Amino acid sequence: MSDQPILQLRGVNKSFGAVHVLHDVDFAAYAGKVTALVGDNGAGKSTLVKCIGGTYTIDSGSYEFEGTSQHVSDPRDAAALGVEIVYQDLALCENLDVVQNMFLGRERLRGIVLDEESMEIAASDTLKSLSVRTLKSVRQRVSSLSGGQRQTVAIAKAALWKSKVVILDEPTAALGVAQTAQVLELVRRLADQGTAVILISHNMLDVLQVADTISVLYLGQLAATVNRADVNQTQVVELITTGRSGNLGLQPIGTITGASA
Ligand SMILES: Nc1ncnc2c1ncn2[C@@H]1O[C@H](COP(=O)(O)OP(=O)(O)OP(=O)(O)O)[C@@H](O)[C@H]1O
Repeated sequence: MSDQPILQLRGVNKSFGAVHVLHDVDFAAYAGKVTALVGDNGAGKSTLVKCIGGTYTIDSGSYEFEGTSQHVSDPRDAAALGVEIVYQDLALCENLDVVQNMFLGRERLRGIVLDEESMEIAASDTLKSLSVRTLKSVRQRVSSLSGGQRQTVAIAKAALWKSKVVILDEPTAALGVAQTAQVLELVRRLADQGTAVILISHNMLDVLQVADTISVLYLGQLAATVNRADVNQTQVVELITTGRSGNLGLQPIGTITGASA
């Protein structure tokens, strides 16, 4: 695996009118790694992710993908690069089944009819490759699935489409203990397949369990990027709540520490 990030933002600023939300933010994601993006309410996580996903255009700074500078000003630009955001609402259609949801908008045709067989095989293969055992049938309607199963379908959809960077917005927020464990295992397997996973979460246990690297935003600035192995929960919470950690001996806000892949 490469030490070079697949996605690299440097010195990113974003304002809404007079409100300066992101201040010189550096952020990177690596193929095969889970990068957690954490921060208190209003720290700027959603804004940063929307800049990555093309919903917002950065005001200044650089956006590099696979080492090449990009101008991303539309979600289609990000999608063309292979960046997929799985939002909390999951954007699944209740009245369609798992296969139909995974292929929604990108259906396969055989002649002029839908190639149901090939789509079903591809969906099943993707779920198998991610060791998903929680779905009874890929022909189940989404309306009959649990929250964890729905999250699984949304993540598997990103895997099916070979997304290179998958951003997961609070994937376990609405889940119980067992389903949370299953979704975190899925997150890990997605990264193990070579995807760069960005995990937004307020749940420190989830973050510490699954992340390789943790980037902490504090009041729109990057407080630190740390390797999971170098920190404990207290230190991450301190970074989230104060923007610095005395225990880590980190420099003040804006410093990247130990962020090698
Ligand atoms: N469109 C906007 N116009 C003005 N201010 C905005 C806009 N979007 C976000 N902000 C402000 O930017 C700051 C960061 O918001 P953002 O939603 O990115 O934080 P967050 O870390 O995702 O928070 P949360 O964890 O609560 O979702 C907040 O102070 C918010 O009010």
